[in-house]
Amino acid sequence: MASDGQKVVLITGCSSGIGLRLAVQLASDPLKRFHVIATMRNLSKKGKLEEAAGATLNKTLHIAQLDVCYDESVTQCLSSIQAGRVDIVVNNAGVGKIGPVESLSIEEMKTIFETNLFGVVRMIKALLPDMKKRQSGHIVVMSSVIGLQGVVFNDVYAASKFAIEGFCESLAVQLLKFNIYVSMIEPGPVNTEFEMKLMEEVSQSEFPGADPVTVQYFKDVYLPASHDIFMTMGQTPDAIAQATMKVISMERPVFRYQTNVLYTPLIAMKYADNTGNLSVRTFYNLLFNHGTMFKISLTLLRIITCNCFRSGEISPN
Ligand SMILES: NC(=O)C1=CN([C@@H]2O[C@H](COP(=O)(O)OP(=O)(O)OC[C@H]3O[C@@H](n4cnc5c(N)ncnc54)[C@H](OP(=O)(O)O)[C@@H]3O)[C@@H](O)[C@H]2O)C=CC1
Ligand SMILES: CC1=C(/C=C/C(C)=C/C=C/C(C)=C/C=O)C(C)(C)CCC1
Repeated sequence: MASDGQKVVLITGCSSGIGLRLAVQLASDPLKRFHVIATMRNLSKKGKLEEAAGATLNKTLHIAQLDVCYDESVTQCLSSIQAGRVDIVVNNAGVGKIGPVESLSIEEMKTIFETNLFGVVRMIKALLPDMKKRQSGHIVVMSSVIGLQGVVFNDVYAASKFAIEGFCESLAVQLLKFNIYVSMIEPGPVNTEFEMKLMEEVSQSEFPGADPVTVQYFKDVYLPASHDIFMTMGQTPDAIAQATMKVISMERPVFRYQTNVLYTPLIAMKYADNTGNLSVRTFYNLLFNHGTMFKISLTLLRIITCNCFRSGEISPN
């Protein structure tokens, strides 16, 4: 039960990664500002969170089951919350997908949207009536830089994050009238199980339907370059949790927040040249002329975009 003055925070996808770290960070707040409901779809995975929660477990951190793909799971979870009051929801649950589009079925693509778009929409629809009644609330979405700028071989994942960005960009306007804030957290690469799950998936695939040249670009060009990006630019899940906590604590929370300043130039290009050619050709060169050029061109990019797009992001890591 939340003690008075405490904010009730419901987070989805807390069995690992960013969700787990955010739940622990909020529950460990020295000012005890938050009553955290850390949810996950498979309670048999709660061990890692229980361990990380330490003394906050069943004090300021409570674990509950919630699968964002099922209405009854959402209803069940919310009905167990006192007066159904959630002050802040962090829609963190999400799944990735990489690979040649020719070898991905429409069904597979729909499952990505089911979690990354409709899972978030389901949570918002369930919580909005009460937030509007109370004229107060904060809807946080763990989006991604890939929700702002596509990345080669991340086609469907990008589409699902673009979708939730468009949904929230539209919704935010009317919600302001009800004193409800919407915030899109947009990390670049983060070192969690996310990348490992993607690698495991593609290691078992023969890429049916994709031509050998495309498969070669994916396996021999993209995968090594992507791993390099995770290694050189990847942030820790704690850094993302810290950035999210910063946004949650704002008097007037921002609508967008990129967590990794190193990634800013890659997004800024889209606004620096509205034909889109700068973005496409730069990514093309970074990918296919990978290697020494890569590091130089990232530095050059920051100069080209003259940091004029930078707002106060925190430093990487
Ligand atoms: N890692 C990265 O590079 C980046 C990640 N993101 C986003 O951050 C969020 C968290 O990802 P991250 O922590 O990195 O990766 P993880 O794979 O570690 O965490 C994803 C979490 O989402 C949960 N989840 C998946 N589907 C559902 C569902 N239907 N209902 C409830 N929970 C579900 C997973 O649960 P389970 O254990 O049961 O699978 C897991 O707890 C995602 O939205 C991702 O898109 C954004 C930018 C970068
Ligand atoms: C920047 C960059 C690349 C990869 C970017 C990646 C892999 C970003 C991953 C972001 C994630 C994982 C977001 C999750 O939501 C390439 C194409 C290798 C080369 C061109 C420059």
